[in-house]
Amino acid sequence: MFIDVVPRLIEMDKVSLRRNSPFSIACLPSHEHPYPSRVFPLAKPRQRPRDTVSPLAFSPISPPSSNRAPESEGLCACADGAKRGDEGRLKERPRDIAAAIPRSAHSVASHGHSHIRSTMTTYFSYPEPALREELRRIANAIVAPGKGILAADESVSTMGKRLADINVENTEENRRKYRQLLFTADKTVAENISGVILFHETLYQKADDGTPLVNLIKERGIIPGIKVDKGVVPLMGSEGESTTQGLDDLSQRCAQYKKDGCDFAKWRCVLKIGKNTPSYQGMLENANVLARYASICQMNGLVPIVEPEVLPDGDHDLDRAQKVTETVLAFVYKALNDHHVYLEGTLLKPNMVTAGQSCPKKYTPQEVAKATVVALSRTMPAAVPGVTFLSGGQSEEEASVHLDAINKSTDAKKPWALTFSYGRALQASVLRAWGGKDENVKAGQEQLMMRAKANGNASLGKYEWGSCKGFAGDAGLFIKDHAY
Ligand SMILES: O=P(O)(O)OC[C@H]1O[C@](O)(COP(=O)(O)O)[C@@H](O)[C@@H]1O
Repeated sequence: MFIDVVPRLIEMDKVSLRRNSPFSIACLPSHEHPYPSRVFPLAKPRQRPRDTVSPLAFSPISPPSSNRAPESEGLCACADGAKRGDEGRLKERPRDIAAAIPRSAHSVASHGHSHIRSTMTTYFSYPEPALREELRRIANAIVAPGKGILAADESVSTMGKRLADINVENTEENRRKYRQLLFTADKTVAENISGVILFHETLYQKADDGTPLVNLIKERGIIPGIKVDKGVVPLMGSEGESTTQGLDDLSQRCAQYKKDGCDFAKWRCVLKIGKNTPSYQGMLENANVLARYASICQMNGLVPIVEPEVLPDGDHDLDRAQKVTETVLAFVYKALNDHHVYLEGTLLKPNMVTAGQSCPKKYTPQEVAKATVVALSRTMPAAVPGVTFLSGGQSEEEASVHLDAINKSTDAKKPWALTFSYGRALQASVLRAWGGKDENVKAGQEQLMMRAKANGNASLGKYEWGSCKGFAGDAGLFIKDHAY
């Protein structure tokens, strides 16, 4: 019924649609219908340049009290002269609604929240209690104190780059041997590693003795997860921006992965900081695809790790990195809400807020920590159990020190666990110590154990900086334009 009303309302009262009018119509994309889906009064009228519109500019006045929108809660307008009891009449007579919309900010303030009230117009529900409980349990187990994730989900081409660095050929057998090294490390590795993200190929590989690699992970009490995105593709009309593909058969793949032992999934989106980026198109599209992915995972019993990575390429300073991260996360949480994603059964895998790689100004770990926790506190709901940071080209030591500083920071409220989901910053020394040689497997595993311990301590704010000296030393692991 509401959907019918809005187009007529638009025709009748175009004036009220201006962004600086007391009421704005948030044109949020919907697969179901082509019309704006909600009307939100703005708290105060404000002027916003078109290209900087943020989802936070639209403030719903009151959330639905239950997870069903009762019939009577379509669009109700109580304006000067109209009372709440007139809702039914107004719903049937859209012209009255247009007439009832106050034009001045003054009348918005004087009537508080009862003027125009809009709620979701469609039925929605969260997963059943048993599924919710399962998702919540998995997510919390992954971010248990002192633990984090080993991101061993490098795609074939990314793994090729890692192996090339140590002069090892990128064959299926070499990839299998390397992953076998990781998953046969001493069982005490589970004191600091709660989950491992796998690439599809690895999930179905076996160790030398025929044991599926995924069983080695489970035997250690570690939770297997799986990368489910299928890589990035360009966005037409953008300045080199991308979205991530893989939604088409995602539900079937998730169902199969769950049967085959995985309890969580990961999907990475990539955003770039440039003069005109990330754009509205880039942020909206990537947030939406992450939300679709997350809802499909939850339907199939997998905890979605939501990864909107803001790349470190560029010469931007820390302030700009912080603002961009905040805006990107605001889009992401808006989209997750729109898709009814059960936040308690999700994890976020963001970038830490660092200045661009070529920024001339250097920042202390405390400054990086402050920018990161403030950005998160402004955008990330407390319902999310934890943050599992990506390392994003930081050296192993930098990634540990920054995580430690983040956990020590008192610059903002931190109601979530803050831990690691590192690829390069957990494996650089392992790869170098191994060098593709069977006789070095133990040396590689020792490097993994050391770095996992360092990061486990950092996730508790107890890492002694400089105390973990790995094979890779302090070498930066930055890869320009690390899309795929
Ligand atoms: O390009 P790929 O192969 O998908 O890998 C991207 C990598 O980025 C990550 O999301 C984060 O990795 P880093 O910690 O190295 O930045 C990993 O999980 C993943 O292996």
